[in-house]
Amino acid sequence: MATRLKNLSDFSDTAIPSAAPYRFGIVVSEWNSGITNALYGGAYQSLINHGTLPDNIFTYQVPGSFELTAGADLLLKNLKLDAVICLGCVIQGETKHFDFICQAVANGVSNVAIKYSKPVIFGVLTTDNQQQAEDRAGGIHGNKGDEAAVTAIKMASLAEILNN
Ligand SMILES: Nc1c(NC[C@H](O)[C@H](O)[C@H](O)CO)[nH]c(=O)[nH]c1=O
Ligand SMILES: CC(=O)[C@@H](O)COP(=O)(O)O
Repeated sequence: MATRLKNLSDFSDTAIPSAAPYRFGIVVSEWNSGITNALYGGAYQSLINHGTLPDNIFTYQVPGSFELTAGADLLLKNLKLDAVICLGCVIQGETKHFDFICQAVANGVSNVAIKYSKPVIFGVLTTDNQQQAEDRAGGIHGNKGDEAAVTAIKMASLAEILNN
């Protein structure tokens, strides 16, 4: 569904499990930090609002969205986690670099999820311009960080059910 038809932060709380049992990693890209910091704030607060203990949130920064894949891999390799949230913002420039980064991160985080059989959430904005990013990082279309956190909670709960 196109974002313009759905607010990224609009969820029915009744459909979201308690996050109290789970441990979450969050990897945040430093590129476009004004946007990614807002995404992080939304994700962190959403995890807390749904019961996550602050001590069960493990946050690390990476230089750019391209490094989110390696960051997620390092977290799952070295920490006991129930899910990893990857947060970034890629904004179209003059060249095809945008396309390569976006595709690499999307494919990369999917591969890490499969490698570790753990949910790895693609919380990366891929926008034409700054305004579209601002609109989705706490603006008129909500906050993709909220969406990513709720997705992580739901997937951690699903994994717990199916793995037991
Ligand atoms: N242009 C953006 C980048 N570029 C940097 C890459 O992500 C990467 O760090 C570099 O290619 C070295 O490997 N990153 C973003 O997150 N957002 C951008 O708009
Ligand atoms: C998406 C990017 O990497 C971007 O900053 C690169 O800009 P450009 O394509 O103009 O070099």
